[in-house]
Amino acid sequence: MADTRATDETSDNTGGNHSSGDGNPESREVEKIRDLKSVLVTSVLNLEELDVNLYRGTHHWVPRSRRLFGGQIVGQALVAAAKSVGDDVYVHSLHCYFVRAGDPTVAVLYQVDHIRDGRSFMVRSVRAIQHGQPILICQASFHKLQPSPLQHQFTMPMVPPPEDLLTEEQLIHLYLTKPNVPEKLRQFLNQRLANEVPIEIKPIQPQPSLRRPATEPRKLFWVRAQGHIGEGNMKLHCCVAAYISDYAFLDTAMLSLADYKAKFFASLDHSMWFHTTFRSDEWMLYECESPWAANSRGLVQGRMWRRDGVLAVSCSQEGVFRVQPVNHRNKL
Ligand SMILES: CCCCCCCC/C=C\CCCCCCCC(=O)SCCNC(=O)CCNC(=O)[C@H](O)C(C)(C)COP(=O)(O)OP(=O)(O)OC[C@H]1O[C@@H](n2cnc3c(N)ncnc32)[C@H](O)[C@@H]1OP(=O)(O)O
Repeated sequence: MADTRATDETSDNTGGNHSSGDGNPESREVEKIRDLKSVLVTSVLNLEELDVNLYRGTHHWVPRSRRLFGGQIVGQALVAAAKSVGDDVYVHSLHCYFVRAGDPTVAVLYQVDHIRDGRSFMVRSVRAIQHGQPILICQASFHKLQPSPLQHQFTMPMVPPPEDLLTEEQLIHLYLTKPNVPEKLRQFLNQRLANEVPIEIKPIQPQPSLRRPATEPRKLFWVRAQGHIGEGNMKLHCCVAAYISDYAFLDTAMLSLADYKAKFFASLDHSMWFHTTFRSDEWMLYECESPWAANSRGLVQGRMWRRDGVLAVSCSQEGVFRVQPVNHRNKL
């Protein structure tokens, strides 16, 4: 996992410095947490080597669905794949199918196959296994740095900087101080606070309510790994981004539908393209949109922007949604 790449010839078309620190001081409590090494690095993405090309991963945070978080499985699969390539190649894309629900009561094994070592590209296939059966199949491709004059990117949307916004946690605390918060909503928000997900989020347009109007299926938020990771290990930052990319992504497809809730939803696949260097423990703008949903499925596409305007990562995912109308008597 060692990688000391410090510069990237394809990246700074806006001339910025992606490691720029936060401007305004944050609260002491938050800073204390930020000083601690990210649990993603110390635990979640720290795989145990069992044999040649065989690793074991453990869980940190499990969603309420009690099926394993897809981002964790993708992140761990990428860690396993990255262990089998040298320090001179970098993951540029991965493509995964979630074929079975992950069981949170047992560990996950990761079996890496060397598909091809070419002159510039190396391809690996990883199977995540529980109870002797695959829960995820993942193909990851690695590439040597090959500078080229062919360069372009979209422009980052204009949004307020993270220093001007509250974290999801702060928003919930603020909301809970209001009088007359309906009991069901209070329970829902308290559950969100109890979440030990090692990610920080600052929504651009917060909506702390269960009852929301149908909107354009698009959302923007600043996101980063909780805790410190540090510069210098690009492979690790890509694995952390894989974890982060799945967290608040799929629900974008539900934004176009009010008065319904998903009684069952799960991601079917997940693809990522890594364009340049970035720090997953620094704020990145995650732009998520859903161009299509029908037939109990929805497609979501995402772009992660470094705060200096450089497009760092693109993602896409399809999910299955079994929806039902919300009970109007209990509606909040
Ligand atoms: C601004 C920001 C603010 C913050 C916002 C934060 C929001 C986020 C908050 C919190 C985060 C929460 C975390 C996010 C999670 C992200 C997504 C994941 O990680 S999901 C995990 C990875 N993916 C998988 O685990 C799939 C693994 N694959 C599978 O399980 C299978 O392959 C599957 C289900 C995809 C297909 O398998 P089959 O074909 O056997 O399944 P079938 O038949 O479709 O059944 C599925 C369910 O649908 C029902 N079903 C089937 N047909 C139905 C029908 N016609 N009508 C209604 N229901 C039906 C079934 O009864 C079943 O439900 P029954 O599990 O039994 O409860």
